[in-house]
Amino acid sequence: MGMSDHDSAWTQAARDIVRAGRRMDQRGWVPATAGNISRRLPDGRIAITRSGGHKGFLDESDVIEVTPDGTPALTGTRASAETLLHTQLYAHDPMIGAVVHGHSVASTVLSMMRRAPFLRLEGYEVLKVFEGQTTHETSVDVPLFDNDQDIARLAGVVAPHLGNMPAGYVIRGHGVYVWGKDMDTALARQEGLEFLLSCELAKAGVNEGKG
Ligand SMILES: CSC[C@@H](O)[C@@H](O)C(=O)COP(=O)(O)O
Ligand SMILES: [Zn+2]
Repeated sequence: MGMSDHDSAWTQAARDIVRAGRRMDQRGWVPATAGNISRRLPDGRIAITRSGGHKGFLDESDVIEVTPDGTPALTGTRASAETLLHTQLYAHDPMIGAVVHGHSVASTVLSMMRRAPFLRLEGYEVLKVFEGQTTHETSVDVPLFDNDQDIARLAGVVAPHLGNMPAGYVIRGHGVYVWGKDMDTALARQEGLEFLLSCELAKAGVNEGKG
């Protein structure tokens, strides 16, 4: 018997996740066991990294299935501790096919320096990587949510902003969440956001230097 559509869709999703983990590790965005990565399959199943592994050294067995409400499909498997932050995005928007989460230095430090609920990104050419942005003469507000070990409670804080976060969001002192219709889109948007956070951090350093 040849490989069924079911299996080949799963294999493709798992490969996307392994590849994304390597890329995020190369960029220094997933230190130790930080970060988590998921894909939604065309049939609605969700593939996500198991909890606690190093995301730069994943293989396909580190990718497990969860149902749309975030419950592992197989007992005995432990999905990412932050699974609910992925499933709430999939539930909100049927076009979302991939979600990535990393802990970069820029997102961690910058979010701890800013007390405002949003970080305004303005005047950057790279803003065009985000949906609906066609010119640099625009501004994008990235929500900064306080970190919370209670992920269900954090998901509740994120919920009112769903549909209004073109560049993703940042959890203070923790990291970023970014998504897209497929893995390449999610990774490109993550790269755009991380670049802009690094720019903002560099600007903050320059201002500090001025005394
Ligand atoms: C280095 S601890 C990081 C975790 O607490 C969490 O924030 C994280 O991103 C990874 O958790 P995981 O359960 O592996 O998906
Ligand atoms: Zn995290």
